[in-house]
Amino acid sequence: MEKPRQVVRKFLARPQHEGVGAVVRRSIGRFELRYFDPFLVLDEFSVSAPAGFPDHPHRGFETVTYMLEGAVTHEDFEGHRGTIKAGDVQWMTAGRGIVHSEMPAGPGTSKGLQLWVNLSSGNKMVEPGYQEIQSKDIACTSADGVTVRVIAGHAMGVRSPVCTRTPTMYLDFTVRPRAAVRQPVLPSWNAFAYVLEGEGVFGTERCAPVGAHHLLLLGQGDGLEVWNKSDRPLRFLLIGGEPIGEPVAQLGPFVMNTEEEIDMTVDDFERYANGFEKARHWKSQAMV
Ligand SMILES: Nc1ccc(F)c(C(=O)c2c[nH]c3ncc(Cl)cc23)c1F
Ligand SMILES: [Fe+3]
Repeated sequence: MEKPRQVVRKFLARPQHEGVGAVVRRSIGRFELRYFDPFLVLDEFSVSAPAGFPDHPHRGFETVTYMLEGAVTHEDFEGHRGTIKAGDVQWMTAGRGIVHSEMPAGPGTSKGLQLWVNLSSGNKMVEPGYQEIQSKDIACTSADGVTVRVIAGHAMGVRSPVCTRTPTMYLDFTVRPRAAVRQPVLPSWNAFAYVLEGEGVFGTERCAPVGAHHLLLLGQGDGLEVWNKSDRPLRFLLIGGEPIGEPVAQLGPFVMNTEEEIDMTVDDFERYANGFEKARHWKSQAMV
């Protein structure tokens, strides 16, 4: 690694209310970090029934739901329904329009992450679609005290089957005490780390350890070096993506390029048109 990326900004993601009675720790998407091209939102969520994310629309981007504990049942206005369990990933391309619900399944608290990945203008109105990978099928490998689960992209010789319209890497690392990670990241991509468990030293060994719920924006370079100098396991995400470089106009779960396109999207949603037709007579079972 010729030029390891260094941490340029650090954020502690604090709990806030979202959906109906749900709690999210929002790092990307908060006021101080509205957009980190191509990423719109990173929520670390925690939700227990009857709370959840009832019927709501999306247009113009993708949601990546990665479950850590418990499960979430999703259902959409096309009749697509399923349960995302611990370790599973749902990569949803909203494209021209999806209306769905995402509700906790079973007893106890469901925890996970939802990342919103923007789509380029040429992809914003594609047909909606899903890529759903069960935990047992997630590309995973271990070496020298480091285990990686490859949600998207490739690492340590294994590759994810997920097709990313916006080129993206999404890696879940677990690092044993005293072990270290050296992961290449394309120099032209934007990249960040998000700590889930334990404490890690990121970028250079001289840096102070960083704990859970922190997002670390990474500067320029060709990769990331991370050390676990503690006596507990470190678990963190390394996420990177090719910047889209287009204007962003956003109204909640509608993400387009201009305010006029947002106005047209609101009109389509209210008139059940141009991709929202099936929303006219649909309610999720959660809402029945
Ligand atoms: N208010 C509002 C508006 C628009 C949304 F899309 C949502 C929403 O569905 C979520 C936002 N964070 C999330 N983390 C995890 C899951 Cl499973 C869902 C969400 C929402 F809550
Ligand atoms: Fe949603």
